[in-house]
Amino acid sequence: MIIIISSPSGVGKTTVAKVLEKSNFERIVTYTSRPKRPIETEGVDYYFIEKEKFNELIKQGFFAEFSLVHDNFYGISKESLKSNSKHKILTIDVQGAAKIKKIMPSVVTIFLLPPSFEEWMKRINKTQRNNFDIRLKNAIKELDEVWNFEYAIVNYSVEKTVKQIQTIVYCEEVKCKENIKSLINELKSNIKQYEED
Ligand SMILES: Nc1ncnc2c1ncn2[C@@H]1O[C@H](COP(=O)(O)OP(=O)(O)OP(=O)(O)O)[C@@H](O)[C@H]1O
Repeated sequence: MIIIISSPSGVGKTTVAKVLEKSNFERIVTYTSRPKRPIETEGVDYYFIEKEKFNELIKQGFFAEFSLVHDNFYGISKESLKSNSKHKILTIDVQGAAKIKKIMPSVVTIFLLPPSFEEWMKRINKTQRNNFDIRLKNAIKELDEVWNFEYAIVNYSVEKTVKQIQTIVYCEEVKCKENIKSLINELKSNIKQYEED
């Protein structure tokens, strides 16, 4: 199962995803053409690649989704969205989430909200992100997109948010979906066989 966690900047999606990674979740690492910051690690925070290489990969159809933000490319490889034994977590901006949901309707989308404006500003300030004003301006549009998500979690504490996401996954796993069809058919044919014997 792929779980998308989206939020405006500074609400806490990266922090929450890193905690989930310690249990049975694999964090999808995305690609960027922006330079690596000193605190970032290649292959953990992003795969950092040159712009030329990024263009080449676009032409090869390597990305499921990509976007150009402030002159830097960000993208998700098709390979990383393939299913394996682990649940996957993708932290992505609100617009990216909408694009992925369109091409992969089975993804589960979660929107994180801050508990209050004051608490949110404290968190943003802690990370000392650039383009603070632009991030806040974008957040107005992003907040309106919450209605297109399946779940909305107010990120009061990381521990509680992680528990809520785990609960969502448990519930999603037992939803009536395609994967029970073969079991239902098998049970029905066993009943028929039993009746005939
Ligand atoms: N529930 C929480 N309670 C208190 N602090 C939190 C909580 N969640 C995250 N934080 C803190 O808020 C700050 C921003 O978190 P984080 O970097 O995870 O946000 P983000 O949504 O990934 O932001 P961006 O989109 O800009 O990368 C960090 O300092 C983090 O430790």
